[in-house]
Amino acid sequence: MYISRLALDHFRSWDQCIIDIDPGITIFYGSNGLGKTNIVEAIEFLSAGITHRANSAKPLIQAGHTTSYIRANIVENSIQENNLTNYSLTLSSRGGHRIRVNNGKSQYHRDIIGHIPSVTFAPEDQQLVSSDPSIRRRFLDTAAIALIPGYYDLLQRYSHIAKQRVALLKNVATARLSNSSVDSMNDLFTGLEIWTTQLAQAGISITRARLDVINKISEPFTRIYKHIAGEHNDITINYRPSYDEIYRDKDPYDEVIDHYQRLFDGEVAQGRNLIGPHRDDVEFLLNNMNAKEYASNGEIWSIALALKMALYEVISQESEMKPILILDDVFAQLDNSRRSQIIEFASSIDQVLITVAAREDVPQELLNQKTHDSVHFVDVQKLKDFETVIDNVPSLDEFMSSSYERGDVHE
Ligand SMILES: Nc1ncnc2c1ncn2[C@@H]1O[C@H](COP(=O)(O)OP(=O)(O)OP(=O)(O)O)[C@@H](O)[C@H]1O
Repeated sequence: MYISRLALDHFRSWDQCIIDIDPGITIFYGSNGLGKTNIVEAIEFLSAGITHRANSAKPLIQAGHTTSYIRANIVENSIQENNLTNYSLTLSSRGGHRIRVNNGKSQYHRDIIGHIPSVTFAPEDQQLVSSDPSIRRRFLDTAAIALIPGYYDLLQRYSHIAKQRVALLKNVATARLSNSSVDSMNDLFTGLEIWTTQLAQAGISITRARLDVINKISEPFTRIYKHIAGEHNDITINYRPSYDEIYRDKDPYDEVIDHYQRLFDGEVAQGRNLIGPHRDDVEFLLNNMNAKEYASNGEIWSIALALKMALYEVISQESEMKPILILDDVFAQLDNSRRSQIIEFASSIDQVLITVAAREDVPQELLNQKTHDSVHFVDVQKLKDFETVIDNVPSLDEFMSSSYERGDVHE
């Protein structure tokens, strides 16, 4: 699968960006802050509804605008002819992003999430092992969005319920301080009971989906890690859910509700949901030691690479499509051996999109490899220069059919 054309309007730093992309390897190069990551991030968002830098569309919409557009032509099978699909996504600062596929009826973005799989390697991956659990939860969510139908929607629902419940917990705290009447306290408790029920139900579904993801990834992850770091290295990935009731044999719902009841006073005092998938974590045991505390910098990178490669493998198997691989500014951070591993990995993929600050940063090994017919370079400064001469946003028909000549940005 590959993306053959991408058009952005008011996306991050881009007023407008239109670019044709070939299958194989495409390298976007240009100085810092030019908007290279923004281009690949648009593809990531179209694919998953979240990116490695943003959990929502808000920061993606160009400052000063309320709407942003991502349009893409996707070739699902490069062997079949006429299998171009056009996706036209409208991001709104108010949420509820809408998408049209082949100019069809408007649907929610969440309805097509998973149709255009992608996997991203980014400098932030270095933090996967050692940093805050939120980074590991983001990995779990990205993986679950790609692998579990309906997960994106579930996540949005959980986040909405969690916010409503927090608001009620705060209301209870205020009511207690002001000695509110028994009736109004009872009303608050009834409301809270409803939100707690919903939070537990959505939370258990998320926990189960994440457990499923870990089970799918575990074997390829261990195997790929050994390939990268050597057979003598034993690694396991363990899910550490906030609802550990999930590991008992019976339905965890009643026990989760009991758990909320035990925590109730603490939740009111702190104005927070103290348990739920927003508190989950993932642990890596490297030769039986917690990698977070013991792994070296190189080992941390190997874990991150193995994790993403394992995810790539599982998505490819389950979707029967090869996801687009995005390598965002990673070469400078990797040592020679890990750089070679990633280049070897990229060699079998339909489309690889790479960002680098300078052409010289591209490893010679990548340019020499013979698996892809050619390596294409895109000068992002030239794309930026053309931005100022585009005065008409193309219609969808034009976008689908014509060939936009934006000058010599490809080499
Ligand atoms: N919503 C937004 N509206 C306008 N500009 C934005 C928005 N979000 C990010 N930017 C701008 O985009 C630029 C960063 O773009 P990007 O991260 O793509 O750069 P890059 O070319 O990948 O740079 P580097 O090589 O440093 O990683 C910054 O100048 C930032 O201010």
